[in-house]
Amino acid sequence: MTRVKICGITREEDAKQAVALGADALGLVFYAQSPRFVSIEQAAAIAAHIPAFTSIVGLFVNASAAEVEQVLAQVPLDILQFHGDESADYCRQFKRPYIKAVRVNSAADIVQAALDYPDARALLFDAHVAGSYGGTGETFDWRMLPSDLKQAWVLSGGLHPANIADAVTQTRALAVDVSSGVEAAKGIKDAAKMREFIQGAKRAGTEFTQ
Ligand SMILES: O=C(O)c1ccccc1NCC(=O)[C@H](O)[C@H](O)COP(=O)(O)O
Repeated sequence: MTRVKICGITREEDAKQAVALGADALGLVFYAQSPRFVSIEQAAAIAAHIPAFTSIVGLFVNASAAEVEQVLAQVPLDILQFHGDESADYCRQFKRPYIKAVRVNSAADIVQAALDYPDARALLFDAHVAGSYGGTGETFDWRMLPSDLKQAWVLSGGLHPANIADAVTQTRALAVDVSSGVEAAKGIKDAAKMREFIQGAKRAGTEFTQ
């Protein structure tokens, strides 16, 4: 079954709704320039509503190690997700499972990322948009994804209820991540879009998983 992460949660009600609709993971953005930024206090309040067995993922962009540690001390993150220019040594210093986001321009970016981040829990493939680190609502050419990648990976970038079934069927993604495509406005999730997205991903995933 394809796993779904709903990213850019900023409100407790959206977190509860996403969990009720079957999201497997929720993402909290600790990047001050993002319209989906949450403070440590907001994040802790949201996390208090997320039950066991739903993963809480913290997103960072070129944050200092001290900033990440400060969040870790106050928010029960299960996984760290790095969206900037972080090295593997930087990512692994926290001794937590981590996901490295890769902004894909070419198939070579994917091969290189697999070499650079062999211990990442997963690589997250996102669209490359100049001047932006993520949450763009843009897709990339899924044909660049190799069929034989050994490392776990997550499909991301411009996914939404109308393209998620095609995306999962074409790429055979075992995990998908969405932010803009299930929003009513930046940082505000739309329950109907989340429902359609999660159902679409999971239904399409059952075609090739048991
Ligand atoms: O969401 C943001 O504003 C953001 C800003 C900077 C780095 C990452 C950010 N979000 C990362 C995500 O996990 C998004 O889900 C992913 O990039 C896909 O976004 P979208 O194309 O909007 O679904």
